[in-house]
This record gives sequence, structure tokens and C-alpha cells, in this order.
Amino acid sequence: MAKVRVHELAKELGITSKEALNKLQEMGEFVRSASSTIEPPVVKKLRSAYADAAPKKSAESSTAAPAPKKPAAAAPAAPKTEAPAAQKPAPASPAKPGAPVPGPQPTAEKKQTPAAEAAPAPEQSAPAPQPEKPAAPQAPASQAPTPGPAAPKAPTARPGAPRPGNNPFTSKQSARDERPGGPRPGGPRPGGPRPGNNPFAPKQGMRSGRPDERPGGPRPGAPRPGAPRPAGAGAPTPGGARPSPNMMPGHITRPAPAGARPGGGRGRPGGGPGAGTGGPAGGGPRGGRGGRGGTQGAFGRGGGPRGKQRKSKRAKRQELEQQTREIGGVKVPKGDGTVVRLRRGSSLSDLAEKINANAAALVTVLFQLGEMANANQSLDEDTFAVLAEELGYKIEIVSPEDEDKELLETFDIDLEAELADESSEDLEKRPAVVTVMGHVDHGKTRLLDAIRSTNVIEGEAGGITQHIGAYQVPFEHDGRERRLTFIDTPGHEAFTAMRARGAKVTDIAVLVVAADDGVMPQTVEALNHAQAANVPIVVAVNKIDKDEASPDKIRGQLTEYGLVPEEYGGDTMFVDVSARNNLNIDQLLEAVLLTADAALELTANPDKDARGVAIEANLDKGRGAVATVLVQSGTLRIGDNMVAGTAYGRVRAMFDENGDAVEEATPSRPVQVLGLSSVPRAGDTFLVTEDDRTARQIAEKREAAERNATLAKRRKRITLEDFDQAVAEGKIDTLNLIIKGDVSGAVEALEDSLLKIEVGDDVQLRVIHRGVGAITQNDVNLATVDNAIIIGFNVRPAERVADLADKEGVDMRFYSVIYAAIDDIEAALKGMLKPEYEEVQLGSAEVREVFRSSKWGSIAGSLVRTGLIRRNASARLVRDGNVVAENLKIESLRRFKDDATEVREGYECGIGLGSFNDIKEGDVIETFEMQEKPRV
Ligand SMILES: Nc1nc2c(ncn2[C@@H]2O[C@H](COP(=O)(O)OP(=O)(O)OP(=O)(O)O)[C@@H](O)[C@H]2O)c(=O)[nH]1
Repeated sequence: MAKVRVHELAKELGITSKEALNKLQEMGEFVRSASSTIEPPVVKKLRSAYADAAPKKSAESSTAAPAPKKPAAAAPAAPKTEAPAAQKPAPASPAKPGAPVPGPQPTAEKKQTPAAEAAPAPEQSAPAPQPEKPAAPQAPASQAPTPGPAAPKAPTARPGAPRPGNNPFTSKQSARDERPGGPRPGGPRPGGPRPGNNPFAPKQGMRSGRPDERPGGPRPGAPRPGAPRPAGAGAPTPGGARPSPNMMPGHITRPAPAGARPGGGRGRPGGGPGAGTGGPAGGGPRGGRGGRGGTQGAFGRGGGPRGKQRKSKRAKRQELEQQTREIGGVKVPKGDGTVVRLRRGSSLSDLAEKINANAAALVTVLFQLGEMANANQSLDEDTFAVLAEELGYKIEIVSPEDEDKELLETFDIDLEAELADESSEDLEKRPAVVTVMGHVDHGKTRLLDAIRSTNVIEGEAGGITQHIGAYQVPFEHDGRERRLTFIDTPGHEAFTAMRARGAKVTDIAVLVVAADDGVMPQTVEALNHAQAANVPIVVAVNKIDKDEASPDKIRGQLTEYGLVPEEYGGDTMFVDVSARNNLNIDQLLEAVLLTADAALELTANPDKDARGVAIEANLDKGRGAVATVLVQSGTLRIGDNMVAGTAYGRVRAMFDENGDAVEEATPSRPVQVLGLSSVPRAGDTFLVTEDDRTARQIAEKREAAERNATLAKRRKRITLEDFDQAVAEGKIDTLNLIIKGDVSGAVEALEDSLLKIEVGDDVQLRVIHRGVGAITQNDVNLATVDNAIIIGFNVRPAERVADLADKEGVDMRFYSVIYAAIDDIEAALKGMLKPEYEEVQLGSAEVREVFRSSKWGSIAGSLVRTGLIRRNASARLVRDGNVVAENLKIESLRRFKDDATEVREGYECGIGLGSFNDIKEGDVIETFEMQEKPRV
């Protein structure tokens, strides 16, 4: 058909142009004026609308007109009445916007949404019915109230709510109600259709556009809608709410339509329209937001998009719900056993970041598990393990080695790849590195001395004159000169210290056992350490010069520990020596050589920058930091830039064990190095870097990593108090002790007494080391490795050692009465050692005003003067300097109207002390907590 103008068509239908325009608007058609042309489909729609309605029309028209205006409010109701009708259409052509309206739309619309916009027009035909609704609306209006109930919620909830009310089809919608969701039902789509539909399109149309973009569009209207809805509540009350008016002038227009689309107007409140309309309803809802856009918006595209948005939001929420779970009232991600790698010293924030959780939630979960920590506190591995288990993850703490490796990789240094890339042509033989270990007084020092002075190849008479922590001895074997490097710090302390730092220095261990004494606890410790490190052992059966020496007994005893002498068919070489008489030292060296040759491929590439380990270091008054380093590969030269642990610098000078200056040091060569910025620790690895900047940066990064690790460790290693719990958890079954005392008699007495303590079979006590003198760094290192507790009897550690123990989390206890020590250990073994608590001040608050409430009692409006006030903390009330009440508790704590967990200095808060009401202005509320006190 040809395009016709509105006034022409109106004439043809026997109605006024205004009526035609209103009708068109109701139907969601955008027509500007009576002289505007309309498309054939629209003409058809209008014609059919009048054809159908013709009979009623006259009747309705009268009401309709008025209705529209307010109807808006009523409109909603209308839908109900009409709902049936509307619904019908819906089924028929859900797609159609109009029809959609009805409940069906939701679904239909959704799908159609896309198309919706295009199709809208047709659909609108559906809207037509709406007009009728208008009439009904009024009735609804009254009903609105009914909906009202619902409305209330809706209102608050959102426009959506109302819709429910409105929408006949609400059922579904109602669901959505809460949600803009309402829209979802028909929602989104509805929106879609609406665009087309929109009568009010013009304006609305415009908006609709926006709506699309944003629900925003809607919002504009929304706000109001909101209001309206309430009103409309049910009915989309729209009308009522309709705020239309408020909403905007534009709306006014709508109202009119409103009548029609009831919702329309206000609806927009789409909700309205759609809703109201019932039919449209579907759309209505959304329309709502279109709201702003006006009603139309309602249907407008806006709707569509929104719909989608919502959907996606909802979908996201659902997804989120599936991925999270609630523990102790907080939402945390649901772990699926994924391994999460954390660096040492990581905090809950670090973990939260990795698992995409909220750090505060993790603090809460940890608290539920009985551990208190703030989000940024470094935690130890055990704590993470417990937390991870609860969350469903597996935590892997990156080992110090891996951490350092990653750190070096950031500087493009990959030591492993470097080694792997070396071909056999690059490699040259290097001397074995030997550590002498054994029980106290079995002759380690004496043996090292003997080796040092025996080594003498001609010309080196007098032997080694300096102690630098390690020395190399030349030795003639099979007519060839061979060399062996000895770590000159006897005992497995040095060994363990290095191992504790991840340094693999020792190739061969010489286990010294006094033939007159036999295998003792530290003999076993030492061999365990060596075996654990996969280091071959050569046994030196010492003191064979003594009459009571019984070398065979030693062989028999060690067999029990897996060291079977070659002569018994095993593969361990035993050499009987006398360190005092320099007897068989050569044979011992030979045995070491043979063992090394047989068991190990000792090679290294000397043609590269040096890499190695610091063996010993000290600060010299005149020369600064002096470090003995063992080159493990490459060649170290004067002038090289190096970094050793957290020390860095340029090699200024190098000396060997004879005090002679050397220019370069090849693999397995120990040298004393001058030029480092600080003193490295035994076991720190070193490497030469291209420039001094790299060395410094590596050192600084290591220092930062170490600081973190220290913070985590400080939490605790094993303490006497948690020993019992550790046993119960099956973590340990042996309490390792290191006893140091001022006199040997006391140490022995204490050891004897301790070993006599009767404990069950579950646990045992083991003294892994005892000695006379101050507690040393070695003692702490040993305690670190073996998880031991150090008992100091009338001795104290040097400050440096105390710091180290603190850093490593080693529990040290000091006694001057043997029985006190015995009591403590016995209590720990029997699980009776009760922690002691001390009061720790948290903060104080000054009462500025007291509010009395019949429900809450007295509430002290206070200003926090110092520290902080924490809910549930213990408190006391001080008035004029006198404590007037003790044993109180901060039962309630509020900041403004919100409950607070804690309030800090300088802030005001309301404090409730439970049933204690005698609070006066000017009082001071002091709070404190009882914290476990470390036993000394
Ligand atoms: N008769 C005899 N005595 C020896 C021999 N070797 C060491 N001793 C003595 O045993 C005692 C302990 O010797 P050290 O070398 O200090 O023993 P250690 O294993 O280094 O002892 P700690 O440093 O306390 O662990 C000293 O009095 C030595 O003189 C030996 O071959 N024969």
C-alpha cells in the first residue's frame, strides 16, 4: 500500500488525528504528527486495531482517554484483566513484541530480541491490546495496592518488582522482579521489541537507544520508575509511579500512551508498559529501564541490551556461585586441588592474588582454623598447608634453591642450563672436597691437623700455616700428584649449615670414630647427614694407638648402620689411623681418593666465570670482609665482580691456606677473598657476574627474599609448647635437644637427668649435641636442621647467635637450676607445658558522650585516643585515674551505624560494654588482649 498520512487514516477510521496518534503510540509506533506518513504495515495494524476494537472503542475511547493519563497507574491493572487476551497473542506470536508481552514473551522475546527491533512494529500490533488495558488499568490501579504487597518489595528491589505485580504474566516475571531480572523474563527481549513498538518512540525511541547502551537509559527513568513502581507496585503501578511525570515531560506523553501502554508511560517504566499492558508486559519490564527513554525505552533496544547485560551478570553470578563456597560466612573460591606455588614468606594477600580470592576472606577462614594472621603477614608453610586444605588447593612453597634460581633467571643466569650445556671437552678433573665428621672428642680436629701437616710434598715442609676454613693438600698417588680439598671445620655442623643453605659442597665424608669409644650419637647423626646428602663415606677408625682401641668393634657397630667394610664384603673403606701419631694418614688419603674415583665423576669446567660456595667468613678490622670461598666451577680471578649470598663486590686480593697471594683459583680450590661489601654466610653460593651492577642487584634481591623468608620462619619452628601437639599430629616423635652448659659436669648431669625422664613409647628424647661453652652459631644451625631445642645451662648466646636463632625460629631456653630444665622438658614430653599469657595493651578510648538505650544499655560515644579498640577485646574502665571496673569486654563496637571490628586512633566510635552500664563522660576505656608469653 501507498504510504498514508495519519490524519488521512484517522479520517478513514472515523477517529480524530489525536486519537490515531495516541493509538499509534500505544502500539509503539513512532509517529511525530498528524501529517506524518506511516508505513503500510502500521496502517494495517491501526486499521485492524480499530476494526477489532471498533465496537468497544467508542466506549473505551472515552475511558481510554482519561485512563491513559493516569491510567498509567491503573494501566498495570489493566493488563491483568486483559492478560488473558494478551497471552493469547503471545502464544500466537510470541515473537511479536506485543504478544510477547505476556509472560511468554520472556522466552520468546529473548530469542527474538535480536530480531525484535526489526520486527517490533508488527508486534506492536499486540500492543494494541494495551490500549484496552488502559481502561483496565484504572481498575488495576485500585488493585495496585494489591500488588502493593509485592510492590513494596519491588519498589525497593527494583522496578522490576512492580512488574510482577503488573504483569499478568508476572509469574515468571515476578521472579525477576527482584531483578531487573524481571526484565529477563521477557525482559531483555521485550526490550528489543519495544524499540519498534514504542509508541513513544520518538522520545523514547531516542532513549531506547540509550537504554541500550546503558541500562543507564533506563535508569534515568529508573529512579523514578523505582518510585513509581512502588506505587504501581503491582501494577506497574506504574502508573502511579509513573512518575512519568516526574520522570520527564516526555513521559507525560507517555502517560497518555500509558493509558495504553500503561506501563508505557510510567512504565517505562517499561515495566509499566509491558507489564501493565500485560502483553507487552514482557517487554514491559525492561522497558522499564528504558525508562528513561521513556516508555519506549522500555521496549527500546535498550531493553535488549540490557537484557543481555543482566543475563550476563546473572550468569556471571551463577558461575561465581559455582566457583565459590562459603566458609565461616565468607565466600572463597572452591579449590579443585590445583597446586599453587608461593614463595617463602608469602602472605595471605599473595595467596589471595593467586587464587583470585579476597584476602580479608582468607583471614577469616584462617581464623576459623584457629590461626590468627593479618593479610600481609608472612606465613609459614604449615599454616598455608592447613589453609589450602580447607580451601581445596595444594600449596607448594618454592624452595630457597628454586627461588634463587628464579631470581637469577631474571638476570639471564641459569646455572643448571650452563652446566648442562658443558660438553665433556669443557670438563677437567678436579680434586674431591672432603668433610671430616664424627662424635665429640673422637679426634676430628686432630686428624685434620695431621692431614694438614702430613701432606707435605717436598718443599712444603711446615705445611699449612693458616686456618681459612678449608685447605687443599697435594698427595702423591700412583706416581701422580693428586689433590684433595678438606673443609677445615670439623663436625657435621658446618656440613649441615651448608646443607641448610642448599649448598652441596662435600664430595666425600670422612667419618671419624674413636676406636676406644665406639659409635656414639653424633657418629650416627653424622653418617645420617652424609647418607641423606648422598655423600660416600670413608671411615677413619681413630686412636688405634690406644690400648683399649677395638677397631673391629667399630666395624661391627657401623655395619648396623649400613656401612659395611670392604673386608666384610661391603663397599665402605675403613682405615685405622692414629691422628696423634700420624699413623696411616696416607692410607686414609688414598682411601678417600679411591672412593672418590670409584663413586664420583669429579669434573668441572675451569674456563668460565667462577661459581662456588662461601665456606667461612669474618670481618677483619683492617681488611674488611674476608671470605673463604670454594670454587666449584670456572676460575675466580682478581678483579672479578662477584656476589656471594647477599654480599657483593670486586675481588681485590686472594690468598691460599699458606697465606700466599694467588691470582686465580680453579675448581675445588679454596681461597680467601677480599673485597666483598659484607660477610657472606657459610654455605652461601657465589658467582661472578659481568658487571658490578648485576652483582649488587642480585644481592639486593636476595636480601629482600631472605627478609620475607625470615618473617615467615619467625612464626615458629618447634617450641616446647607445641611439641605435644606436633607429636599428636604425628609430625614428630622425637624431641631433639642440644645442651650447652658452663661446665662439663653440669652438662652431663643435665643430660643424664633428662634421659631418665619417663615418657611413653610415643615420644623419645634425643640429645643430639652437648658441649661446654656459649651457644654458638653452629649449635643454632644444627638445631635448625634437626628441629632441635637448645638448652643453655648457665650460658647465654652471643647477640649474633641470638639473632640467628630468632631468625631461624629456633627455641632456646636458659636455666640455672637443673630441676627447672628437667621440669620443663618433662612437661613438654608429657604435654603439660601450659603456655603463659601476658597482657598486651591494645588501646584506649575517651568517653565523650553516653547514650542510653533500653535495648542496648549504655553506649559510650568515644574517641579512640591510642592504639585501637577491637570488638571482643578485654577492657577496663578508668575514671579519674582509678580503675572502676575490670573484666569488661567490648561487646559492641560501631562506627556510625555500622558494626566495626576495630576502630583506630583518632576515630570516633560507639562502644557497648555489655551489661555494664555505669559509664560516664570523661571515662577512659582501656582495652587489652592476653597474648602467649614466650618462656624464658
Ligand atoms: N690417643 C689418641 N688421642 C687422640 C687421637 N686423636 C685425637 N686424640 C685426642 O682426643 C681428644 C679430642 O680430639 P679432638 O681432635 O679435639 O676431637 P674432636 O672430635 O675434634 O672434638 P670436638 O672438636 O670437641 O668435636 C684430644 O685430647 C686429642 O688429643 C689419637 O689418634 N690417639
